[in-house]
Amino acid sequence: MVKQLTPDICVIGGGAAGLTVAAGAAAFGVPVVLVEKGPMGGDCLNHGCVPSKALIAASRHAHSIRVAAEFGIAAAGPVIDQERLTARIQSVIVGIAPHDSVERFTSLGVEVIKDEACFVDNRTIAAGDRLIRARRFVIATGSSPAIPPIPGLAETPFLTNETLFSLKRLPRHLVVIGGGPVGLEMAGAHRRLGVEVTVVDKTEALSGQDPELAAIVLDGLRAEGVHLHERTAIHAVERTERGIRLRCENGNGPFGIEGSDLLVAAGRAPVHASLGLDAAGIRHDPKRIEVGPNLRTSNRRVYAIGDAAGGLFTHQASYHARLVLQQILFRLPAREKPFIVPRVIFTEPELAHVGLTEERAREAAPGATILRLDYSANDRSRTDGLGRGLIKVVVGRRGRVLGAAIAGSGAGEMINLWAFAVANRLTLKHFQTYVAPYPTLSEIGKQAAISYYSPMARNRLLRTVLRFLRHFG
Ligand SMILES: Cc1cc2nc3c(=O)[nH]c(=O)nc-3n(C[C@H](O)[C@H](O)[C@H](O)COP(=O)(O)OP(=O)(O)OC[C@H]3O[C@@H](n4cnc5c(N)ncnc54)[C@H](O)[C@@H]3O)c2cc1C
Ligand SMILES: NC(=O)c1ccc[n+]([C@@H]2O[C@H](COP(=O)([O-])OP(=O)(O)OC[C@H]3O[C@@H](n4cnc5c(N)ncnc54)[C@H](O)[C@@H]3O)[C@@H](O)[C@H]2O)c1
Repeated sequence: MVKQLTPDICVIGGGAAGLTVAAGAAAFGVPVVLVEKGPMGGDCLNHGCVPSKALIAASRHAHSIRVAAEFGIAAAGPVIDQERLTARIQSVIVGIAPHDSVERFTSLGVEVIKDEACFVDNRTIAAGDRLIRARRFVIATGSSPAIPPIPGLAETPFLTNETLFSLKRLPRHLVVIGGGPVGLEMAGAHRRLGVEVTVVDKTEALSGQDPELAAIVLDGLRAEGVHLHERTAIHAVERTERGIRLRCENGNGPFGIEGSDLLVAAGRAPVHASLGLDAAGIRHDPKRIEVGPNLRTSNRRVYAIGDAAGGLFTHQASYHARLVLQQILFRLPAREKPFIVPRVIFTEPELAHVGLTEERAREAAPGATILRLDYSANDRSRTDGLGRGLIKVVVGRRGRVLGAAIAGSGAGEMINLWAFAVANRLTLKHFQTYVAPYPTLSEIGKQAAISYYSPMARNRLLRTVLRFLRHFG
């Protein structure tokens, strides 16, 4: 028999976005139903951030052993035990899973339904044997790997982020389609585990990032032995006896790439095909569900958030969730400010960014100053033997921090301070007045502030005042 539910809020999808809405609503005692068809925690926990960062952590250990001699430590080369490596990745997921589990959400007061949701009209969804008629709906159905229409790909075995982290053997030669965050994070990590790695991208790798900083990251990956083919078309993919073969072409003509395994990391596609969006009058296209700056869809009862609405990161999914809660629970207006959302690519070196880029600043903030600080000016970078690194800070009128971008070790941690500054409209004066512990990489912020205000030391009027004050003993 069909059971009818009438909560205030119905959330579809139990990933970062949906869980944040459900937990927030339940915390205020608002009746909320969460529908999730797969494992709780979504992509980030099960196939994304968590396993990829656990793999990167393992690769960092392998790399430390390899470079130990530079620090005067003799060590034999690393031996990779793939079974234990995979088991550790899975154990990290298992360790975090209770936080996102049905049990925890039920104890918070959320009614969790483990089934697939589909709109049947503009204010009702069906999920298994339930019909849910809610005051508001939040679509948080995420994204899945986009598979490019390359001839032969569908007939060739390939990996995606959904299968890579449970591999029982280490690839001999991993060929990666896509030089974006997924492709390059995985390329760098596998290379450090001793795998031969080739990345192919039809455009520039890391396109859309600050080109100067992207070049530092790509040079770092190449220096560790990642083969990178940019502006390269893939005409066909085929299975061979020893693995896979790609038929490619770039400015120098056609060529082939052979490898043992193929990873497709060519972008994401939103998961909304079977959601019945048309029945609910929700406008959408293959790339995203259409939303306004307040994340509301063309159906005023329905919001879409996270990757389903074109989001790119877990922290952006949680940010979307907060904006939607603000509107549904408190009836307060909310608007997404994309410029306060930082982005980090966890390659080595890392690439992090928040706010205006140097390029955007030329149009959006003419007259902005670009401060540049090299890691070599930072003592901690030297003690730890970090490679190349560069930070750029975009500074507007009266020293306002409009953006920052960092390529180098620890960039992902360092960007926190700049994200705080951008979101709170701070100026470099705030960086001058606080005391930064020595020696830390984050001191670079202070160094930036000093470099911004140092021309003041040559100010003639100020110098005259100082000369005058000296007369008073
Ligand atoms: C390899 C990789 C590494 C990443 N690393 C990072 C990182 O380091 N940092 C970062 O910020 N971001 C990272 N991301 C991006 C991040 O994973 C996503 O931005 C985030 O998971 C989006 O959360 P979401 O809740 O919108 O969607 P998801 O986590 O995808 O959750 C959507 C949920 O909806 C469910 N669902 C879908 N359709 C239905 C339906 N009809 N009925 C019921 N349930 C449904 C799905 O089963 C899923 O559980 C990474 C992504 C990948 C692929
Ligand atoms: N650290 C992080 O926050 C993190 C890490 C990984 C992924 N993510 C998120 O996951 C999402 C997916 O990342 P991604 O790297 O898969 O996607 P992406 O869209 O960022 O990059 C995909 C790359 O694949 C290339 N490509 C597409 N089709 C191709 C083809 N036919 N042949 C060759 N190259 C092709 C594109 O030119 C592009 O450079 C992004 O939104 C990203 O923000 C975030």
